[in-house]
Amino acid sequence: MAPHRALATSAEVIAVRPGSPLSGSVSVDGSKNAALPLLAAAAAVRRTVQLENVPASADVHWMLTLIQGAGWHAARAVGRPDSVVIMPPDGVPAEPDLAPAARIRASYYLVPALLALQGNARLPWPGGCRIGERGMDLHFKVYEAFGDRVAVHDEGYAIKAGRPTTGTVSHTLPFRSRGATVVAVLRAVVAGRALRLGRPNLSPEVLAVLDALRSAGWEARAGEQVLDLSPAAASPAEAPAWRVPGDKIEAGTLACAVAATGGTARIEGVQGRDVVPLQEALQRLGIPTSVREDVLLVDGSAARPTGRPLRAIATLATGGLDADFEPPLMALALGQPGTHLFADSINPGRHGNLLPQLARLGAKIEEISPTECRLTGPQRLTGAGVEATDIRTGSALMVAALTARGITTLGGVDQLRRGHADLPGKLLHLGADICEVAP
Ligand SMILES: CC(=O)N[C@H]1[C@@H](OP(=O)(O)OP(=O)(O)OC[C@H]2O[C@@H](n3ccc(=O)[nH]c3=O)[C@H](O)[C@@H]2O)O[C@H](CO)[C@@H](O)[C@@H]1O
Ligand SMILES: C=C(OP(=O)(O)O)C(=O)O
Repeated sequence: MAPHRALATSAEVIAVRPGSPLSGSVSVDGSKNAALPLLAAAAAVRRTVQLENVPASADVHWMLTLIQGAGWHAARAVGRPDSVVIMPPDGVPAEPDLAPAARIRASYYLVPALLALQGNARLPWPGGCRIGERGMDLHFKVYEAFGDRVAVHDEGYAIKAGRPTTGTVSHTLPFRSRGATVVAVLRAVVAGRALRLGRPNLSPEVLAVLDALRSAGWEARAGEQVLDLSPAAASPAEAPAWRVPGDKIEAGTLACAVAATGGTARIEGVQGRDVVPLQEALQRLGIPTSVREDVLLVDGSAARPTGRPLRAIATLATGGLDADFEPPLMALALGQPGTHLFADSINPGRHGNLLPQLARLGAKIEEISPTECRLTGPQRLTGAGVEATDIRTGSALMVAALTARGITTLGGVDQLRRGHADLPGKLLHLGADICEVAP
């Protein structure tokens, strides 16, 4: 497949015009939200680990910068920018630079590796998308279950490792937090202890970490009620090599874009099981999709709008709709007959970011509450100036802009790049009319 054209990497504002239906083939990059915990897991296993399919998104860049600032060696292979090697530190760095932790939400994944390296972790509060209050209280309970001490202050938090001890750590999460599940697993890894975690998050991103740890000598059984992890009798001699799964959210966003334009495309590089909830939503709207091996086929040209209501409710439940699928689905649903309901109580500020921007394009969306809304389609959108204030607001606005009459200018493209190396370039490759707007 020909490489897709890229917009200038510095483009801050892009212009999008509606055009022909999107068509062709495109490959997704590795998932940012899977790469981040896998990089932290590589640091936690304290061996040289090779990771493939690592996306060149800004958040991944900051995670690598953080890992290096903390003392690990990280190198991208020459001529293979998606291949990264993480090597253990030579010793405890005299002055670790942990400031980049404030730039990304997922910096909290590095805490277990830091505890193993230096006995404590003092980090600024995590950053990431500004999509409402996002706590870490479940993480702190996990550390306490391991005997660690937790202190919080205005600027950040500090964890001090408890005395090393043995035996299984049993802990149950009050809800299925992905972040708390991963830190529980990595805390057990660095402690060399078995873990029995109740009510785990079993999203594909967590399962990717468990798969990776199995290849590094851990036994993991992930059940709906309990996740069991234990060190294997012997760990494999060869260096682990892990592959970041293809980005299900990038695939879902591209699928929504293709469907919104009535196009037909092959979206390659994503595991079919990871996009099932997205496929179910498209099917409900009457848009045919299918999965063959690692290819998602979307046939918007054969769509038979059903008029049935879509209920896109973000959930942490196993097999449910990942919150990050919801914004591009909302953009797609604006063009589909029926009255559709959307809810994201996991990221309570996301609708507050997205809805006003969609309104600038003329969308009429009824806010039922700060996290729930309803819209009736099809609606005719009109191009306007809009701003991406978080990653998925940016991608949803791109989908909406592809069907809006006239020109839409999208600012805040750096937000998009936090989660995707080049989403506009992929849409360009499928024939979208997108160009950079000179500053
Ligand atoms: C880097 C990354 O992978 N981010 C994803 C991760 O976010 P995030 O890391 O926020 O996901 P979690 O599943 O851990 O948290 C979900 C919700 O629970 C809250 N919570 C979590 C832990 C805690 O100790 N206390 C607490 O209140 C969070 O603030 C959030 O509102 O999952 C979200 C839901 O699928 C996605 O939208 C994000 O893209
Ligand atoms: C919310 C997201 O990321 P983060 O949790 O890193 O802010 C996202 O990927 O859309």
